[in-house]
Amino acid sequence: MRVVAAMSGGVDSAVAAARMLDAGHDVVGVHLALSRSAATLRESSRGCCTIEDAGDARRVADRLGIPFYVWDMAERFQRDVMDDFVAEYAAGRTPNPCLRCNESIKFTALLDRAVALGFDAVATGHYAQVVERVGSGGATVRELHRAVDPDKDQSYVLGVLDAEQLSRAFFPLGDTTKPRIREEAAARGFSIAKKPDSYDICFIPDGDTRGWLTSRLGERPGEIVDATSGEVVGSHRGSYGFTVGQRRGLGLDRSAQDGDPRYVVGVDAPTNRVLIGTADLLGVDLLRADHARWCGAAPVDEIRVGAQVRAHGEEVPAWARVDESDPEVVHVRLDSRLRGVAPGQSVVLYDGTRVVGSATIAATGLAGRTPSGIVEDSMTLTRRT
Ligand SMILES: Nc1ncnc2c1ncn2[C@@H]1O[C@H](COP(=O)(O)OP(=O)(O)OP(=O)(O)O)[C@@H](O)[C@H]1O
Repeated sequence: MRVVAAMSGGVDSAVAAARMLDAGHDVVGVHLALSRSAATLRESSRGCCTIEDAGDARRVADRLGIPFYVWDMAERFQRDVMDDFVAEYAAGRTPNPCLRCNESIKFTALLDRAVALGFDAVATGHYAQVVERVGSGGATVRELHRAVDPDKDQSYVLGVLDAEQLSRAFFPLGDTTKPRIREEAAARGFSIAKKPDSYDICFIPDGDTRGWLTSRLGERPGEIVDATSGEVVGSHRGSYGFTVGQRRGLGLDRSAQDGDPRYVVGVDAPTNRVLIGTADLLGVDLLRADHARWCGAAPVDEIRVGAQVRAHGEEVPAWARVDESDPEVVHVRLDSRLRGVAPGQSVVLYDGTRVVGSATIAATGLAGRTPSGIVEDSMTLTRRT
């Protein structure tokens, strides 16, 4: 097959490209230029996509003897990932930009361009497995499964891929643990074998998400309100800087409290209010999620799944069903309560190790506390006592 190996300049994608070559594919290395910001491009920066990263990717491609190109997707990344990230926080939600990037950049923009140029597939260094199975009609079906290395498993951020995208995706590292990949990189003579893992959000290299959002959205002073009493208990400089479950950074006067820690239990963007409450207000077991994506056909009946709401979060047994009137909406009933679930987070649904699909959480609630079993909206969650 003719395959584009997406090369970030890191260890994982270097080994992924090498393994595709070993498997006999015709491989071309492509590094995506995703940023034009000086802070992100700086060599000393620890985000992805520095000039040094592009150089590292090129050196690996040279060593492998494969052609190498840099494709500029900065404008699309700005629009679909960074602007979306800002808009989501401004609306009081907590997005996962890696999912958006996989959905819009790596497995749409990159894949589409690769296919238009005559390639068959894209290979990345994500830790996940694609399993081929013969379907009921005799056709080959490709399924997305968790990686064997639970510490590195990235199936969560790939949960947005549909069957068509999966049919053109290769994840050659899914059967190996990270320490072994580093050993393999060293054995292959890659200079980047000991390069530190990229972490968190690549376009916020210093990890200061609130500061980064403030530089885009400006300060927007507002009130911190006790969700149970409705009393104003403090102030903030922008509700976009808070997320459900957060404890730090509230700046509350401890002497005015009863000793129980307070958490953010809601962010009400229209009124710019941050709602706080005690830990017992954080547990939820109902999710309503939209933007549903299925790795195959959408389920017809209520299905038994494992639900995961953050990249390295626990998986909770649950029931999931597609909304009767809106196929983009999924209702999830968790067997046990999860704490600190924010609207905007993705819920990825698993059947064993297989990814069934994903959706973006729009609202959360508690079973038995709602009039009709219908999920409460995110703000009533904070007033349910
Ligand atoms: N700028 C980029 N250009 C091309 N491919 C990229 C780029 N950034 C990420 N990728 C691809 O997406 C995969 C997952 O990205 P992620 O940011 O999670 O990197 P990672 O797990 O640290 O991997 P790596 O060690 O390859 O950087 C990478 O392995 C690579 O195939």
